[in-house]
Amino acid sequence: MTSTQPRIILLFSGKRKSGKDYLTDLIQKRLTAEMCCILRLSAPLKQQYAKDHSLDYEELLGSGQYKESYRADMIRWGEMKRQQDSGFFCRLAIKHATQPIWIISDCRRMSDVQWFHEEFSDRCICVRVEASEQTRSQRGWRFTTGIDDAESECGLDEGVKFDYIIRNDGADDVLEKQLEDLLSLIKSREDESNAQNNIKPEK
Ligand SMILES: Nc1ncnc2c1ncn2[C@@H]1O[C@H](COP(=O)(O)OP(=O)(O)O)[C@@H](O)[C@H]1O
Ligand SMILES: C[C@@](O)(CCOP(=O)(O)OP(=O)(O)O)CC(=O)O
Repeated sequence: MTSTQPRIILLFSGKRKSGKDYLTDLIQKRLTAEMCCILRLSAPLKQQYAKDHSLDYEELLGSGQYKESYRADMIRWGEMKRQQDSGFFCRLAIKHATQPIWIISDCRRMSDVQWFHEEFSDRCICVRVEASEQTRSQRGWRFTTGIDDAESECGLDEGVKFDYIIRNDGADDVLEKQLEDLLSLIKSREDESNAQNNIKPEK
């Protein structure tokens, strides 16, 4: 298991090309890599899938057509693994995490969210990234039957109480205000956690 327990876990979700990677990179920079790590549930999935199928793992981590051409079969394989063990990819993703703040950048299923809430009940912040279909299309998204109408993209459309929703349609000033609000929420949750554990807040 992990060598340290996290103080805060940000559970990010959002549709393809909504900006999950873009925003989590921005947030990690604000929090610094010393304090915050980005963990992807899809990373261990892609690593094993690439090994099993003699594919390029780095290309699967990318954002090009290579990944898209294997997405459907990766989804199929990933869901089979989750049916056997819903926490399989969650445990692998956090295995080497040491920073106090974790960003899980790609939650897709209720089982992902439920696993983290069960393991780290009082430390999770659920964040939804939203962008219009027009914006997503401008970023290269095209609706794909069997992908965009399936659990991988729709599994968290209902039934989740998000702590924060980021509208990411491109207006930098609107985004900046939302990032500041989210960082304030993170700080307040940390202070609450510290108070509960009698830890003096950092200056
Ligand atoms: N607010 C933004 N401003 C500029 N480019 C953005 C913004 N949000 C997303 N992008 C760009 O849109 C594309 C998709 O974003 P990405 O974070 O990869 O989406 P996701 O991880 O949700 O599929 C990337 O090229 C990214 O750099
Ligand atoms: C099989 C996947 O894990 C592939 C996810 O790949 P990315 O996380 O790269 O996807 P986006 O960034 O949203 O485009 C999806 C799943 O249902 O597990």
